[in-house]
Amino acid sequence: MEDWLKESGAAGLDSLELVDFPVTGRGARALRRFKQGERVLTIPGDNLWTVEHAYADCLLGPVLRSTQPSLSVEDTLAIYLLFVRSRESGYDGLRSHVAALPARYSSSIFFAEDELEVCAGTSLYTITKQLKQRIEDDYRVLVMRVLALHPDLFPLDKFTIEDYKWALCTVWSRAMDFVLPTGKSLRVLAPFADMLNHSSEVKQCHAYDPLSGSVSVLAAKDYEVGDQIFIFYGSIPNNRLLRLYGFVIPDNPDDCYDLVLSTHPLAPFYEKKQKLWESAGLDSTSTISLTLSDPLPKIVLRYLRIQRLDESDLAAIANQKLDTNEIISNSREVEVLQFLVESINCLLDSFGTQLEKLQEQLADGVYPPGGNAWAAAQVSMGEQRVLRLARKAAEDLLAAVESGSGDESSLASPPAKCANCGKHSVPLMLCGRCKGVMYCGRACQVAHFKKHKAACRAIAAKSSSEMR
Ligand SMILES: C[S@@+](CC[C@H](N)C(=O)[O-])C[C@H]1O[C@@H](n2cnc3c(N)ncnc32)[C@H](O)[C@@H]1O
Repeated sequence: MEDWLKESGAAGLDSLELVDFPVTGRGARALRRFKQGERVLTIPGDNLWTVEHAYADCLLGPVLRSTQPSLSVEDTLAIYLLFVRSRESGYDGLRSHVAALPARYSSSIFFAEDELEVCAGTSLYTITKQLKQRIEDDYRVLVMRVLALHPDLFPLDKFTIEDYKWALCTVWSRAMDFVLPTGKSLRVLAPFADMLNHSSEVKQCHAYDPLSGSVSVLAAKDYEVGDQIFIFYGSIPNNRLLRLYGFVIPDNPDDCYDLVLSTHPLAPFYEKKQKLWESAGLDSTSTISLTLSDPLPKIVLRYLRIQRLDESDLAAIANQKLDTNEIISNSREVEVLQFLVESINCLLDSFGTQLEKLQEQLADGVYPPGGNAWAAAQVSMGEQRVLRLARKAAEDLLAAVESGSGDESSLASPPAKCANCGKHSVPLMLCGRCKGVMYCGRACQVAHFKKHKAACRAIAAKSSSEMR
């Protein structure tokens, strides 16, 4: 691969060597000192894998052009990789790159059931399951739309679903994304530059030159002889790192929980609310990233406020008398926040193994460090940490709304409707313990208990500590 790259005019290869490093695996070692900002490596445009190159190929190009609608960028690059890998002659340069690629990957899509179970409850767990299914579906469609139509170019024994997964993982873990001055985005696989490992201690130091079409890596810091040269893949949480790159960073500061908020289309005033969600940049099903630095983004509350609007609120909004960026009313905000705390409690309860237990298991060496189950445990701990912070933020807001009204009766004046069935024009009784919600009868109180119990405990504890 290096000879092919040098012959095409690649610069910098003589100052680097590929070696195996602990933790990161194979990477590039500096054979000389580099000053911060100095160019480390340039890979010419002719050596890159891009959609444009795939379309320019004299055999693959006509097939891609005749496939309508066209394949996604990811599928085009995956098919291009498999196509080159399947050729017995020609494509020597690209084939030398393919030969240097890992034979297998450790993305969560390859985890055994028991390894994935370690992170049950995480968004990674759900997404990985969905993704496995989606890949199978996409593969079936790809066979029907492209592969089976050209058996001479795509022998199916070299384009199996396992090959397709390998090619997808190659793209996910090695392709670089750039935004061109035109605003268009470009996905590039750059041989040798794709051998550089990630460090969050450096910042973006790989660049695409739209004039020459080449990819360069600059030194993000000073390097001594023997140092590993790193690039920055981005601020990526462990749940994404494990799915796309097959590794995690313990105590990753970019960890997040992808909160999915959704509303049934038969819910009251759904269409009006849908418009309000859209004007807030949301949808009736919205996924919002909760992060360690912003565990409860304002947009979560906005979504929930819209979800709870009643007819008169909607009329007030139409007359611009209400704004869902703001608290609609103290009692409604209490309702929103109680629901949020209860929902986060349910999410936390759904984790297969709780944070403290995972910490204990890791300390006891239950999961061999660096293995799949260990990585899954890191993801679970990261997501639980974020969710706990989100719950704390919601509880703090709840306390502030309850006390901020300046009216001690606000707690004793919960929304005058049944917390379970929503009935309001009937006699209601207060929850005897927290006095924070009302029920139309014993049956509704019992039915609602599981949902309400955590918030009930929190409100009751708070009220009793306030009374002391
Ligand atoms: C672009 S490739 C880098 C070269 C790769 N190590 C190789 O042997 O081909 C990305 C892959 O390198 C590994 N990797 C990169 N940075 C890492 C890090 N900080 N910790 C652990 N593994 C890392 C992961 O397997 C990832 O999918």
